[in-house]
Amino acid sequence: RERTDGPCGDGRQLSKLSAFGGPSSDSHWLSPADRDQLLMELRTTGWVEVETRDAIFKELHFKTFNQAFGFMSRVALQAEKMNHHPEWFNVYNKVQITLTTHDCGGLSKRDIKMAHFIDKIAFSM
Ligand SMILES: C[C@H](O)[C@H](O)[C@H]1CNC2=NC(N)=NC(=O)C2=N1
Repeated sequence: RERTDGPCGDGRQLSKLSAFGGPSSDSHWLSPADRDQLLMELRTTGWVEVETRDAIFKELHFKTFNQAFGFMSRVALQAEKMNHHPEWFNVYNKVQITLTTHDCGGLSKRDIKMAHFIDKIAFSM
């Protein structure tokens, strides 16, 4: 997967930024080490890596449709706040979520942040 310029980061950009004490926090780019660590942690809460693309997936089950839709409403507000939107499918009390960063052509820090938020909300319901 080719890294693109801009917030998703690339080798050149990071080496430039590292002159100023490491990649900027704005960059969405996930270093391989961070990526492995964070994915390992997300697996413990039910996230899995998608085989066919650089994305993570989780299926959540709620007691009722109301609860599922209430969860989706809260995540939707966060998606707008972050300008980072899930790919999701809902049928009754089930919500299937896929996270990836289209602008980066794969996983970025935003996907990790959104996955953490999703887990926090789901566990609080
Ligand atoms: C134009 C708009 O800012 C972009 O399309 C944003 C919107 N939400 C997004 N969501 C996700 N998952 N990936 C993106 O690259 C993305 N980009």
